[in-house]
Amino acid sequence: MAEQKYEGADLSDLFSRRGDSAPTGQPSSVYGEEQQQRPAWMKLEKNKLYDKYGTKQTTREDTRDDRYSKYGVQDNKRVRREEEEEELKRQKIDYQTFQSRIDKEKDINSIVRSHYNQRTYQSKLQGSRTKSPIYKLRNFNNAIKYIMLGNFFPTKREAGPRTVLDLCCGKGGDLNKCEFISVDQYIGIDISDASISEAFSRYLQNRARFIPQNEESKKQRNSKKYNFEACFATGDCFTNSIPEILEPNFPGIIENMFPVDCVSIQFAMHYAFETEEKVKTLLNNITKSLKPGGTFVGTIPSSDFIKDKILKKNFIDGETGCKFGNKLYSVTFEKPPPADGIFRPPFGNKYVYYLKDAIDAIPEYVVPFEYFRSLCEDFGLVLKYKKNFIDIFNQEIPKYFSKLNKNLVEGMKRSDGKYGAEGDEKEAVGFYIGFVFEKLG
Ligand SMILES: C[S@@+](CC[C@H](N)C(=O)[O-])C[C@H]1O[C@@H](n2cnc3c(N)ncnc32)[C@H](O)[C@@H]1O
Repeated sequence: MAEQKYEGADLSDLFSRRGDSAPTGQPSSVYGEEQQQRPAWMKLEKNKLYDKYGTKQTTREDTRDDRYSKYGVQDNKRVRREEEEEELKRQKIDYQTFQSRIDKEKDINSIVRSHYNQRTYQSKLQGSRTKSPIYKLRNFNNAIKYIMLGNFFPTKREAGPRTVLDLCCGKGGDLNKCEFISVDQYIGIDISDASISEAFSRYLQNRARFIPQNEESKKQRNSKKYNFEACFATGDCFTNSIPEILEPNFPGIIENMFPVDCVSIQFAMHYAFETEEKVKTLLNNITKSLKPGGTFVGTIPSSDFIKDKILKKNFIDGETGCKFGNKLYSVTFEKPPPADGIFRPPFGNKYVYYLKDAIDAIPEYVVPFEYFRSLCEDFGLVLKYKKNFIDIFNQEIPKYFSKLNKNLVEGMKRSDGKYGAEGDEKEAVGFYIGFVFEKLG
């Protein structure tokens, strides 16, 4: 297919296997972008790569073979042996708090990759997770992700498998959640190769022996096992297109498994806000991967929370006014943030985030939510839901109490016997919001 052929043409049909119409709304950026005749994602050069996106309706039968579950299969025995050795080491120690050693002079990708690689190795040697100083906070955050995916994984509207694309999936911490919402197929991508390898071995250890073949047997899913197919790939989803990341390892995957029902990106999108190009590449990946009506579900630090801290001058470094937080977490700007709490331009507003025993002073970038929302509209994604973690928990937990794992619920018990976050933990989780966008179509 000659690329020049489509210059100046209406590209909307080429990019969509269902002929979904392009979003028509004008950009509503608070930063006053120029008027655009076409949605932003159609203007990106990289779109040409998406010509590969399939035109065939995927059916469950199409994807029955196991070729997408192959990542690292050869290494499986070695992974097991390493895990046995690590389990032995783990039994010998009580609990070691995580601290990474990284060269902070490197670019953000190298810092992030190196941090999460080290985190993956060290977490295996840390001892029982219940002894972590952020054990309750982790449970709280996991509960929020169960709620978000539980509420916003689209209900089944057509025959065929239901698929989640988990961008920046880390060590596969959301595999259980995908079983909880009964997905049929899962694709995980992360820039950290150690995390991807860990996610894959976690999947293999818990995979149901016989993955259900039809609707009838799917009703008998074994909830303690993963009854879905999964594949994992290492890649930078803020720089490369999804086909570029997946096709080399899984030829034909784009045609067979895409578009997907849900794209999930948890606790990671703030790394993309280093540059406009990264965010646009990410949004292009998301919108091109989703079915019309599909959902984009994520969790990020709240720009409203940051603004509130700035306006109230709620800093912990006195006159300098660059740092807020408490004993569990902190946010440190390189220079004093804007006094009105509005970051201009909306990209590259760096701060260093610290979370005890988890994130060791890694650079992140402010995600000005209103700007992000208007950008999403340009990419055909409309906002359905946005709430602070504390509000999500308070409003949704009654519905989820009986559905969630007992250890998870017990791991959120407060000193007053109620459930949820308190004290420093409450402020640390209140730093985040959950959001959902729906792909127009
Ligand atoms: C805080 S962890 C979250 C992991 C997982 N989503 C979860 O909720 O448990 C952030 C993850 O983003 C990944 N990440 C950061 N930048 C990335 C990029 N450009 N492409 C893919 N993954 C990236 C990191 O390697 C890390 O695993």
